[in-house]
Amino acid sequence: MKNYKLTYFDIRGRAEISRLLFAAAGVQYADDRIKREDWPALKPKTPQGQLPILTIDDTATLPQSLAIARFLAREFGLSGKTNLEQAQCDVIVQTTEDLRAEWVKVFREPDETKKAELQKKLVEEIVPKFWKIFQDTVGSNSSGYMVGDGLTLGDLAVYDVMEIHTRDYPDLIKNFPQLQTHRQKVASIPNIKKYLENRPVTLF
Ligand SMILES: N[C@@H](CCC(=O)N[C@@H](CS)C(=O)NCC(=O)O)C(=O)O
Repeated sequence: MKNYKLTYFDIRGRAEISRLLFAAAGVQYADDRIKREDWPALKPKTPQGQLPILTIDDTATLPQSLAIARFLAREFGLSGKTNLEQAQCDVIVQTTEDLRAEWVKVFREPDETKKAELQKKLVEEIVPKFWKIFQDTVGSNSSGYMVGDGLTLGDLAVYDVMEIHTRDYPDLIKNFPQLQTHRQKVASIPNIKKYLENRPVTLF
């Protein structure tokens, strides 16, 4: 068994997809949540000056959240069973990243008026557009999962990227019943349920 350490800030953010993968696989790891004030000293020691990073057996360190997630998904048999399923997972993961980028744009906007406009567009247009893509994907698969006949990185990526908006705009999901069913399916997998019940509560 490899020794994994996932280092990130004390938020879900870009590390949560990997935490969900560890949880789903039931694999132990060090969930290293650093304090903001410790970041300047650590930053120059990381491969790309950003978090998250994954350290494996104290010998290799991977940056880039989605490279980490894909690596872990392959390690744990959650990356899709065939080359095509893996590509379908990649499509979903990349789409979740596009949605995250839209959210980050709003989050980083310094002008309050512009921020409010962007926020409105995000909730009324952008999030529903992406959720429809996710719903169409799961709706076209009789297994109830995003890809193939079992849980993959694709399901966890969608679950993760939807968390902020389902929390902040709880009515939105009512228009996406199949996506709601998918969320419940993922959240009720015993290992994931246990993780969700016990994880640190953070804003993002
Ligand atoms: N593409 C990178 C982006 C990583 C990133 O933006 N990390 C932020 C936190 S979410 C960070 O390390 N910020 C501190 C800094 O850049 O000094 C990934 O997906 O891992």
